[in-house]
Amino acid sequence: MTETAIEAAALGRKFGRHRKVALDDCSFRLPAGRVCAVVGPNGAGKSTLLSLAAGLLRPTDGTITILGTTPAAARERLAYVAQDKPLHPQLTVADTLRLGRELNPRRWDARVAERIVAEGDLTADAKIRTLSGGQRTRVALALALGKRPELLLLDEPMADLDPLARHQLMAALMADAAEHGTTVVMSSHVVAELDGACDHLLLLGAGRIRLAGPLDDLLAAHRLVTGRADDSLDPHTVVESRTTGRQLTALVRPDGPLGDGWQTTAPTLEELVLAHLRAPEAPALRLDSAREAAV
Ligand SMILES: Nc1ncnc2c1ncn2[C@@H]1O[C@H](COP(=O)(O)OP(=O)(O)OP(=O)(O)O)[C@@H](O)[C@H]1O
Repeated sequence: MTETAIEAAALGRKFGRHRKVALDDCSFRLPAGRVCAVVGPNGAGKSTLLSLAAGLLRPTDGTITILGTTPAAARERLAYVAQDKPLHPQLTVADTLRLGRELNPRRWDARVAERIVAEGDLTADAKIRTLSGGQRTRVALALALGKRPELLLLDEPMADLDPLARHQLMAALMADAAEHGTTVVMSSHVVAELDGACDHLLLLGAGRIRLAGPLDDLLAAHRLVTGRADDSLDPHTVVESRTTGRQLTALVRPDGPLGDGWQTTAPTLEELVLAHLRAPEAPALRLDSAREAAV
């Protein structure tokens, strides 16, 4: 198995006659076997990045290497579930899984595909067009996992699932990925559902990387601090700060010990992400290479 699942070097994608920039100068490395969350505001470039990784789009700048090769050459070894979950509406659930097996004769894992469908109480002879959005998601995930991919790319996979189905499918996905060492890259707006599931983070904003690296390292590089509004936070990097009366609360990247006047706690994933979303101008931080590198 390849050590690096995705390597992007100065990756960029522009669209249309006006060369609208969707992704710009993105460099990061995702080691194999990780579960990576891709987060960022609407239009940040998350779907564009996943489509480039899946080989459905070509870069207009830079390169993206998947499982040590090009996305096209890695196609058999990856599975991609797009935001709109395209499936054949006229096929039944059973036909859809049969097609999955025929298209992936060497790798198809019928057991996992059938289990995911069965857990959703879906009848095998139901036509795809009669299924709800959430039921279709389940079939799309069954198809993707049945392919037994080394890299699973999921674009907002849980968006139309009810909370119970979301919880159950997420657990099934994580258990399967852990059992097989699958690399999972999953975009989502629901940061709470990523907590505990992901061990790597990619935060995009306006087409650029804002945070990239192992989640524990990114969390450890930040502190939530509270103190007096007139105390200085120099020389630390302040990602975001808010003042209520005389009290200041801030997310900082400490540069050495914080002074005695500051109460500090470790941020949660949600606090880390929200602070960066509220402060789009905060400097980026990449901790995904051997050496720490600011981007
Ligand atoms: N086919 C396209 N043609 C033109 N512009 C596009 C195309 N696809 C994406 N874009 C633009 O690229 C930018 C990034 O879009 P993308 O869909 O990757 O964002 P996203 O982070 O997935 O957003 P969301 O959270 O809303 O799904 C947006 O400004 C979008 O308008």
